[in-house]
Amino acid sequence: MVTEGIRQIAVLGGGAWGTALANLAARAQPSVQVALWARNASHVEEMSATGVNARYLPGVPLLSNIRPTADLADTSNADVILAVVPAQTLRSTLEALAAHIKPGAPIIICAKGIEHSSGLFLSEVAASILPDHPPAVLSGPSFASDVASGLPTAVTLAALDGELAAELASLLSTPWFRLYSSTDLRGAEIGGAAKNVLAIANGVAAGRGLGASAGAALLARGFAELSRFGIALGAEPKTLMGLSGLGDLVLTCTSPMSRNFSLGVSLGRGMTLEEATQRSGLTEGVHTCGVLVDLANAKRVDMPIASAVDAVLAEQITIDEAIAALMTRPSKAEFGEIR
Ligand SMILES: NC(=O)C1=CN([C@@H]2O[C@H](COP(=O)(O)OP(=O)(O)OC[C@H]3O[C@@H](n4cnc5c(N)ncnc54)[C@H](OP(=O)(O)O)[C@@H]3O)[C@@H](O)[C@H]2O)C=CC1
Ligand SMILES: O=C(CO)COP(=O)(O)O
Repeated sequence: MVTEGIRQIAVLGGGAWGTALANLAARAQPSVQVALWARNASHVEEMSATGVNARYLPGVPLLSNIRPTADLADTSNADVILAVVPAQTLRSTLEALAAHIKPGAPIIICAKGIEHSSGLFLSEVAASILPDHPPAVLSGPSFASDVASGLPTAVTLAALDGELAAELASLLSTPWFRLYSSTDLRGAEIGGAAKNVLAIANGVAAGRGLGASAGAALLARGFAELSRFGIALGAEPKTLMGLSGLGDLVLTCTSPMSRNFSLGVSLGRGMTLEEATQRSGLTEGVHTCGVLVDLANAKRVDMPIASAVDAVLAEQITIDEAIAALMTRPSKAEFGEIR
């Protein structure tokens, strides 16, 4: 039992999701110390002095068994690591962690994306840097502020070793946060990465005033291309239909609380990408879009919606041209192209 008798959990990332998960772990395991690592020392001092992460998760007191720190050496006793930094910064964070991590400690990846410099999935990034630490993925419909407020949801916790996945799921389980275990690591991380790109498209449609019918059609066709991509990359179809796939896609494509959806809304209303990013904050879909489309092209998977988002973000086509192109593609059987 990897998690038996655990004394410390480390959460890497002092943003909204890292803080919500630190509180969740601290509540699920009241006798365990939770180290909440953030890179910025003044931010950590602020959290330690006030007992709240006012920059990213205001109004949510940190539980008393959480210790904010800016020093990765303070995580060296952690039996389990939750990696909750932005996807494109996972590599540098884990490289810095390597000198401190306890032997064998599993790493639960809670970020959502694909590394654009390498085309690697985040579990592959983790395995390449820390090969002796089993990677796991936590993914599903879960806004940080919902989870931090005790609103109920359910997510997937995947690891190649089913026993480890089940242990980690029970470690973080609370009455309002239900974790289902899975051994489909790739499937769980694909949903979280792809849905952010598709949510930008749904946001654009909403911002352009295209109506609820268009939103539902985009969601369904977005799921079709997420599924094609996932299956081509080794995901199990049932995972894609589950919490980390369809579940998170529906949440992110329909809620103005999603940063990716809201970025799309701003773009649809005519803002520039820079203006929209300033308004929405961290939008993982923007950073993953290009590499997602490259991977799809390499596998000959048709992803017209993701490709349209990519072309719009790169200013190769306008939003109206993208909509027209999607609507005038040659007619075909609805499911004919699913492999
Ligand atoms: N928010 C949510 O509801 C959910 C988020 N996620 C995922 O969690 C991940 C983190 O998102 P979230 O917590 O919302 O992000 P936030 O925007 O709330 O916070 C980002 C955090 O990352 C830190 N950071 C930025 N660059 C680096 C770096 N180079 N090294 C280390 N830390 C860095 C920031 O620190 P600084 O202040 O110093 O810049 C900040 O603490 C994303 O992949 C997201 O998709 C998943 C599920 C839900
Ligand atoms: O992943 C999320 C909810 O499950 C959060 O989505 P956003 O990053 O778009 O806000």
